[in-house]
Amino acid sequence: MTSCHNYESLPAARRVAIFGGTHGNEMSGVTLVNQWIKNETEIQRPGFQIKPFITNPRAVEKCTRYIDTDLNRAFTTENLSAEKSEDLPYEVSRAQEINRLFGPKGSQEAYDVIFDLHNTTSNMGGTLILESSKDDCNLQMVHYVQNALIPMSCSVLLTEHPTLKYAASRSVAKRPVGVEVGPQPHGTIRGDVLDTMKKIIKHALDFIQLFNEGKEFSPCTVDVYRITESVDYPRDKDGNISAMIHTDLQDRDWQALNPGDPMFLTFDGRTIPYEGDSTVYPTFINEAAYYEKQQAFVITRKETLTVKGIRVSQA
Ligand SMILES: CC(=O)N[C@@H](CC(=O)O)C(=O)O
Ligand SMILES: [Zn+2]
Repeated sequence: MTSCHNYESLPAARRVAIFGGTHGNEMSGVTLVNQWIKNETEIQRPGFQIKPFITNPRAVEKCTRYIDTDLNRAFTTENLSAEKSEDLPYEVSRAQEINRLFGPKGSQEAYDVIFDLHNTTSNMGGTLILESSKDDCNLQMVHYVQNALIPMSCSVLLTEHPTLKYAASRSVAKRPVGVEVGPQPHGTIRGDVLDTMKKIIKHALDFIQLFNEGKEFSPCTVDVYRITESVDYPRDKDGNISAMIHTDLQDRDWQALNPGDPMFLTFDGRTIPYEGDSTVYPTFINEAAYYEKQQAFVITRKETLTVKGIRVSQA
């Protein structure tokens, strides 16, 4: 990897995977990946390999998020190095298998890029989830995809955070990319949501192809929403939820929440306002799968990242 001014030369992406069914009830991703497994022509591109793959087939079969434990939290060093045994949770042994096929995580042999397709019940629209603010190649890709999708918008959620980052399935790749599209109730398919997901993948693959073929991408900036906090529902003394998302906040993913704005409405009719000291941007508002994670929404802050120009290294 060489740097010259504000350009970087990076190796071509030769192995790319598209994961679906990391959560077995998120049906747009499951449906698209199953289609692409049957007929790869739509996702084929010259010069590199693209592998569509169902990551949690048992959960897909049951149309449930997971069997024993959340696969998208299972790719920890501890799990990946756990001794094989009958007693391992299904998703832990599956994570080991996925790590063998597409990793090993953190190694030179790992896949270059993994797209992991997810759906959310939240009104997030098309969203790309990145783990690193330093990955110029992923950020250039995001920039390209955002432009290609205009007039549709596509937000970038940055999960780079000391405690809130999680060990996702896609993290076995050198460049992990989460694709999150909503609103779609789990266990259902919405045509508009599936279509947005398909467009994001098409443009992202176009980007990789152009990059591999030598197109230069000039320095740019990308607006991202960085996760800073996870907010739980208000609870009573027994630990039960005692309020719901306020109707003024419901469906307002990515919109400014200011100090004093309504946040929750208790079941006895009291409004609980946001009491932070600055404007924040909530997302994953009222995501169904997050009730068990004690998360009503996540708080993000808007940042503008400067991104270096990139070109493929000729080596
Ligand atoms: C609703 C949902 O499953 N969201 C994903 C987000 C991600 O892939 O980073 C998750 O919690 O794993
Ligand atoms: Zn998911």
